[in-house]
Amino acid sequence: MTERPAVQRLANDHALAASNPTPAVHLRDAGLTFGDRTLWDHLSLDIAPGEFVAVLGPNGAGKTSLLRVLLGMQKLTTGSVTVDGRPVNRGSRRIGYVPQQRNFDPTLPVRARDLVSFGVDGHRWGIPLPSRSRTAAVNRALAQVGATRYADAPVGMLSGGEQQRLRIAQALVTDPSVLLCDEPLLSLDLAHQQAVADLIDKRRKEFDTAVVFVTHEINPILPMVDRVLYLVDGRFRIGAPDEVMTSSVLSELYGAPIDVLHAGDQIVVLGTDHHAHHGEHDVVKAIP
Ligand SMILES: Nc1ncnc2c1ncn2[C@@H]1O[C@H](COP(=O)(O)OP(=O)(O)OP(=O)(O)O)[C@@H](O)[C@H]1O
Repeated sequence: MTERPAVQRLANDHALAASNPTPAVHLRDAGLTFGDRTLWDHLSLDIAPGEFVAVLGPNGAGKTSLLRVLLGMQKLTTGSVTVDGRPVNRGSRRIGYVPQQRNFDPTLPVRARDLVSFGVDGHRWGIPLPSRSRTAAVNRALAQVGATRYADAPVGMLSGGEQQRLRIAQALVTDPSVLLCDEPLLSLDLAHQQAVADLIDKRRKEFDTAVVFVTHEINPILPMVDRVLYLVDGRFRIGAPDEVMTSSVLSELYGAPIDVLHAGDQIVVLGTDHHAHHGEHDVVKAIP
């Protein structure tokens, strides 16, 4: 087969982009206020299919609230939001959600495959899938996260990393176009953090699933992040990691001096505990 000339390739790529203009997530002039506290406003953001967006910021900045808006669980105060070009609605199959990690009770009488199966229709409206399709979807999701081996084990007996794979399988079982992750690496060791992050990255590359990933720790996902949305006290910045994770941008956002160091392939953010938020000490490593 002959190689297409570059000009033709470019033209085709543009035609392809034009034929699929719908962003996976579209926020326009969005604002969220509770009482007299505005978490964020005038937030406009289009997330493309397959794009990986990390959402960072101190405790209480409104990261989880943003996910709740995308899940249809929280109404915007101002502005608009669509997912896949349609208004968000609670329980949509187009959205997969990996909640903050908590370990399951060791005595919970639920097998791994049952947990994944809850994601098929769980709280969702509509006609339930026939059982053969359900089993196939569950098996597919278990295989995608490499959890087939312990599919019939009680979830409470599995390790934190294994449980987290199952939460991802549960989120993927409806084949969503957007995957929302709320600190999915919390309390995992480095090897498991890497494995879970790689799984999510593989999914978005193979299926063009957009990823919105709330985290306090950017380093484990740095190689896969396309853009960062950094929220601080009603202010925000959106851009590539090397545009946002700089001393000047973070100092401006926090309204206080923040030093951002690049050490090898890691980002280290230094600030006071008050401003830096997640560390126990004055010097905080890798703030989000
Ligand atoms: N329904 C609500 N009514 C009133 N206040 C709320 C509501 N939901 C969230 N908040 C407040 O909004 C703020 C942001 O909460 P959110 O959970 O979005 O923060 P976050 O950035 O995810 O924080 P963390 O990093 O600690 O998880 C918090 O102060 C929270 O108490």
